[in-house]
Amino acid sequence: MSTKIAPSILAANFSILKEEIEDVLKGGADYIHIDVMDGHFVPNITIGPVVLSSIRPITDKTLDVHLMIENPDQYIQDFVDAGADILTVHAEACTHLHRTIHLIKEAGIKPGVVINPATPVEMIKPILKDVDLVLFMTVNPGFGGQSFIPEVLDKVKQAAKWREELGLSFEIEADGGVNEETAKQCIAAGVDVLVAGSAIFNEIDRENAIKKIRQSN
Ligand SMILES: O=C(CO)[C@@H](O)[C@H](O)COP(=O)(O)O
Repeated sequence: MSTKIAPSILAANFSILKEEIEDVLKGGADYIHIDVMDGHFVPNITIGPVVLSSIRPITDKTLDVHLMIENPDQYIQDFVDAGADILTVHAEACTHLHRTIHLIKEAGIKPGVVINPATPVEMIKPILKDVDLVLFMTVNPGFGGQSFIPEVLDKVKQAAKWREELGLSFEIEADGGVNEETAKQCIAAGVDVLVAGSAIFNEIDRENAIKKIRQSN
């Protein structure tokens, strides 16, 4: 199956956000990746459910919402009501990860778990059977335009191995510093969904940028 591409709107021009999203959809985006930051869990503040609800009518494609926030349980219903299809929470931000993942499931959408580059993959092994997506941060979360951290690929390989051994079907996603070159390494390690911000939105021809990342294996 071909690798999915999820443009991260963090790198889009927010003054013309609808046009930016339509442009990457026309260019072949599979998911739209939406970064929610609270200025506490990460040192940056971005968007919340209000903006998500104005993105929802633009497309039926998957809205992949990455919560980089403290106390995610408190906001799950808001993001579900606003139209998220996948809601991904940080293992590092959840005191009771199992409860949070099941709250998302019970709210009727797909739960995902994400870990930072320095977090051991063993931390999420017990929750793998409950999630639809495992997101590996290949930069420290908070900002676009950072350099890819290649050591994360060993964790991707381990998760792909566990998926096979345990007969599970979650998708493996990588996010941060993804470009034509690093996409190749991600795909070889077992990544199914590549999140890319600058490598897509900083290009004039988004269709070509998406094609180059997707076909980099
Ligand atoms: O979640 C994040 C950053 O915290 C990412 O989604 C970035 O938005 C990816 O940007 P690039 O590294 O592709 O520019």
